[in-house]
Amino acid sequence: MAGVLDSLSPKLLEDGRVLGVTIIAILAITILLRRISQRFSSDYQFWKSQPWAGIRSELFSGTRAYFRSFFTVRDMVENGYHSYSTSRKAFVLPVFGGKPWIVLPKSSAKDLISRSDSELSSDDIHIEQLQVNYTLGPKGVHLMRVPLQFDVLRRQLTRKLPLLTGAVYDELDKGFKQYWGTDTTNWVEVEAFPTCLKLVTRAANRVFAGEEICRNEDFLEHSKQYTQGTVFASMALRLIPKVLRPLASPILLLHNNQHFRVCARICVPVVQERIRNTKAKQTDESFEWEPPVDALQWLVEECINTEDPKELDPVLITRRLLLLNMVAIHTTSISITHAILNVNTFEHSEQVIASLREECNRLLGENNGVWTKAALNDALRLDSTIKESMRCDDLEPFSTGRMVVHPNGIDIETSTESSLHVPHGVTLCLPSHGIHRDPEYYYSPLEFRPFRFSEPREVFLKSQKELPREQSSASDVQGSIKQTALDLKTTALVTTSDTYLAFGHGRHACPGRFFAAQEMKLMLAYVLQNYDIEKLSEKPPSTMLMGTNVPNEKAKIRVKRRA
Ligand code: HEM
Repeated sequence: MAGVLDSLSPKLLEDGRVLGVTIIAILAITILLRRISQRFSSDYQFWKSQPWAGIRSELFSGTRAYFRSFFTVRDMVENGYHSYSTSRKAFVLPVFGGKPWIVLPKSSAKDLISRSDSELSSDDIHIEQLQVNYTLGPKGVHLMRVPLQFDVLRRQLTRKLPLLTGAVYDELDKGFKQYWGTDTTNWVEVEAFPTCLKLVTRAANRVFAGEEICRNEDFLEHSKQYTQGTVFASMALRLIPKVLRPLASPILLLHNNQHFRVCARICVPVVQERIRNTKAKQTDESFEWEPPVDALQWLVEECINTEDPKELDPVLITRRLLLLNMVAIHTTSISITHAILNVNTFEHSEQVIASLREECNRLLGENNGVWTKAALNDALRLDSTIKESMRCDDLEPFSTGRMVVHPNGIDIETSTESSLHVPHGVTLCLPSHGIHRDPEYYYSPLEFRPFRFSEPREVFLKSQKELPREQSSASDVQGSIKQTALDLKTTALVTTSDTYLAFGHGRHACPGRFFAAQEMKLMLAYVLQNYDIEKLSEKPPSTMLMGTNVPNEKAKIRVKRRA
């Protein structure tokens, strides 16, 4: 066997090298041709007239900035923010794998989020970024234009969160015991990010896909691979000229289609049974079956309500379920891993952990030892710690992306006195990374201060308790108390604003954030109450993948179950 391998290896290596060089050559020529064609495009004057971030005075400066953006887009946003955003000017951001984006100043936020979908679209960005017509099968665009899977988030998931808290906790309990262990005497080494990814996939799918699917290890693994494969394939496809994409996509998606088939094998029978039972229940109320409380069930009902038989294709419904996974899992697991690492590498971690544990114990004491939605709402310190971690370690350096879809372009306000005309097809966004670390909006912005958002709320609540009764019942005092309480509520994790953009802002702000916040708070509370984590001397450096701030895959932590 070894002999056969020995004789094959040099040839394989040689073939591999030739293939590698060919791919790189095709990519380089493609990118060069694209940049030349951009020079002669009708938008050229627009791009030329704008200030650019990341450009150095060197030969082929634009092309080199485009390549550099793969690793340094975050720094480019930061530099552009200081050079232009703070003076209320827009700037151009080179973005690897596509056209550049226009980064607007914060002063444009109000105008940006108030525009209708016929002027500025967020769907078109997802369709383009994910190359959905190739990566999501023949109905990829349909899945995004008729997003039944996302409608259930807005119509059902958030409303039903109180019913789901117990199920998510139950799944986290099982998952933590499996992935972090139950050893109360010895420290056990675990990989922080991969285990959080599994935990989030499992807990979220208890709510998305139900008990049966969420515990299937094959589903957990292949749905993860499917998401990662889709992101990778879409990035590669964007680098290839449009005419060649139909030829390249079957090769690029070979593995991904296999992952999809495994997920479909697991999900399709469950979906078929759900459709059968739901229809039977709709025709005969006495049919003995209780509809499960999960997103798959709401999705099936939503598909039946369309009265379009094509929507009842179980493979299509599986695709919708996997799309939910795609938007929900990595975002949440990256954010919660950062939070766990930030708490445990923070200079004053002992005091913070003690304070968080005190909050958890107090709230559980008031709620018969069970986490409920109401108890989680009162967990101000947990909420603030996660929010602060997401401010310091923002997932992406820009946010609230919208593509100009009005055929004549739009005039967008950059300040009260000036506006910018942006042509059709250009993508706009806000520099969240710069805003999140601007001392004008956050004192000591580079410091991780876990209770930054909860301290003012706790101080206010304490002052309310101490206010003499006759004073607190006066109507003008009550009015001002109500106003202060409302103002302070806007500092909650799920509240978006033009200075807190981790979940975007406006009509298209993340509709899953209420669920994500509940899941992350439960996870952090579970870790604090059930595990000790050996303090790390410093936070392992993150990996920056095209600006996405991914926790170090290899970073290990040592954990011990609390007795
Ligand atoms: C910590 C976790 C999460 C983060 C940081 C996050 C962040 C974001 C951001 C920045 C956007 C773009 C918003 C905008 O353009 O204004 C977004 C959109 C979206 N998110 Fe999340 N998200 C998270 C979790 C989730 C979860 C758990 C779900 C589903 C249950 C979800 C579903 C969606 C959907 C469907 C959209 C598209 C909304 C639209 O275009 O109208 N997200 N998310």
